[in-house]
Amino acid sequence: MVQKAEKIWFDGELVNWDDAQVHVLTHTLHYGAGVFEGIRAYATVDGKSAVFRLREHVVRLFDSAKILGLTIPFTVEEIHDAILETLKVNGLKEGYIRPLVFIGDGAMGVHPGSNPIRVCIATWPWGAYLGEEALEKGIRVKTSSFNRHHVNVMMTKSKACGNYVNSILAKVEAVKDGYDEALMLDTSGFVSEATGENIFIVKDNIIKTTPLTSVLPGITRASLMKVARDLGYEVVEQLFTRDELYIADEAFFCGTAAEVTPICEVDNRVIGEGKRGPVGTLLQKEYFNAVKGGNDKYKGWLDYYEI
Ligand SMILES: Cc1[nH+]cc(COP(=O)(O)O)c(CN[C@@H](CCC(=O)O)C(=O)O)c1O
Repeated sequence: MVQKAEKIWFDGELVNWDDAQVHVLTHTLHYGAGVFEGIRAYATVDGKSAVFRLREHVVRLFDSAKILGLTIPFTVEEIHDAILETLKVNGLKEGYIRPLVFIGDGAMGVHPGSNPIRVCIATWPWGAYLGEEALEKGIRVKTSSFNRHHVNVMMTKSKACGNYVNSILAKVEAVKDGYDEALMLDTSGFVSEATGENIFIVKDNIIKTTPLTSVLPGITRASLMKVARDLGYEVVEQLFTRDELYIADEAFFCGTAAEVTPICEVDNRVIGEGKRGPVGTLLQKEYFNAVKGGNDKYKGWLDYYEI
């Protein structure tokens, strides 16, 4: 259950958490054409708090909306500032931030007509997405019976609400079968991503990730590619197959919620030593150092605020 905060920013106003309600004929509730973001704020080493790559996330929210043809009735700056305001009014030194843009109620039917475009921003404390142990011990993964979207069926560069029915089907199937997460292949059979994360594999110290074909352009993915290259690693964006993953030395998922989560097993095949490997350990350490303001090189990725 989400731990409630006091206020939610809703269409430009801060309202009480329980008052942030919509009508059951809200268009996006029925047809899924809405977009959202997942962003994290962290307590930093110098006592302040900071949101990680806030601007990139807000820009992606606007890009997602543009792809779906939704016009957000606020500017990037207004949403950027509203996110910081919502964190502060809720006294959250660290936590998860969920902006959502959706089509309100009015006309029904597939065409959204002139229904209003609404925006809300919720914030709440959210620990390790896949469990505290997962960050260290890694997780067990199953290749899903569901493919990731064909790139001309759902718009995969848009973090669109409706895209996540695909994620839900895969995640529920994997968990019911006793696994922690689902790995999804694209419609050509190459590895795509997980239900809420991008994926990296490591082989002979070369780090590989899926190109931006069927996947969400993850901000954690981009950050880890930069950090890995700064550490001197070769990082390639290249399609790879599930059996290349099976014989990798290491593999890990990444995302705002999942942070950097090692994969210890896929389809009952142990990956590498079956635990967090040296490269994953280093990147996870550097990632957490960066988000908490411990590395001057990446302080430009932080929007600081104080409670
Ligand atoms: C499909 C998908 N792929 C990759 C990522 C990683 O993107 P980024 O966060 O920019 O590095 C996410 C984020 N998933 C968000 C939603 C999780 C949820 O369960 O809700 C998140 O990590 O916040 C995805 O949903």
